Amino acid sequence: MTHLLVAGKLHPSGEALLRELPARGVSVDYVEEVSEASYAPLIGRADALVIRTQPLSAATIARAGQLKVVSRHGVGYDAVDLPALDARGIALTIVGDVNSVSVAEHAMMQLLAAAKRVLRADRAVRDPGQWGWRNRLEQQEISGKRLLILGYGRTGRNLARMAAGFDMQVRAYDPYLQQTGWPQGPVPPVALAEGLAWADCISVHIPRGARPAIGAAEIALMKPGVILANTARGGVVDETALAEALRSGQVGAAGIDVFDDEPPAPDAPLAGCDNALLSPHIAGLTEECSERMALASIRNALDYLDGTIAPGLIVNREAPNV
Ligand SMILES: O=C(O)[C@H](O)COP(=O)(O)O
Repeated sequence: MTHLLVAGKLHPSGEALLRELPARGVSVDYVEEVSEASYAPLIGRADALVIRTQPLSAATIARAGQLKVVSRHGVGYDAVDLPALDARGIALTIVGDVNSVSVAEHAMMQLLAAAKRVLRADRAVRDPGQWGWRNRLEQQEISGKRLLILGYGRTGRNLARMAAGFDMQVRAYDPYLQQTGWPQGPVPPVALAEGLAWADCISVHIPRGARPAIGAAEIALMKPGVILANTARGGVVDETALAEALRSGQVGAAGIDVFDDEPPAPDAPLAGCDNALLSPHIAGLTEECSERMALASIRNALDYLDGTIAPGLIVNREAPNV
């Protein structure tokens, strides 16, 4: 019998699918808590692992005697020790294009909320004596404003489509596409430094790298008062530099859904910035997207074992058993 380990709570439709699996010859361990400690003791008997945002470290991989595939419930995999998986020939899959609309909607919301100073406006009603803030909010229209999209993949393109509905002027920076061929359409490519200096609003859609793509030097190139949105990954934007820029006004307002450490410590740099709208890595966790991610991640694990998975969903194609 094939054994599937699911690490992290899934949408009820995913849980219903798990209940059907034993009849199909697949036994299941299901751990709802999102932590490495909760699933690591069970990994020894798993052929396949479905995992949410918690780490998968080399130490845990070393305990996985018969693991053949790790299926990410999502598209980012910076918390997974990919070299350790590669060394063991274990495949890593991602869900593909099931979350780009939800994430782009969240980014659009962050841009609007920042421009409209929604956080401050809410407090102006709730806190006694603050009503007068309605004349001091410094809110802006986003119509006609310039939006720079960093990373022009599926999410970035969905955001461009949504921003066009607000008559925003949109440019994008994507070093990979700028080398391999820019997609046809109304959004022109722009060099990073030029785009940073041009934009009124910036939204980030690139994976986490070894160092922050947006640090103090990049923030210094931006227009004073710029709006910044990050739904991509913590570590893409340097949190300390961003917090400083939010305090000085170099960044006017921000929407941040992802953090260096999740959950961030109570004294993390952005916690004290009341011009930043913070959310707990929820851009992809709409009802619709949660359902799609749960079903896709289970399906990918089983399709990989059956040899029927689409190659585009496998991250480490050079793994020997892929
Ligand atoms: O909670 C989750 O599992 C995440 O939302 C997955 O999405 P991501 O890895 O694409 O951010």
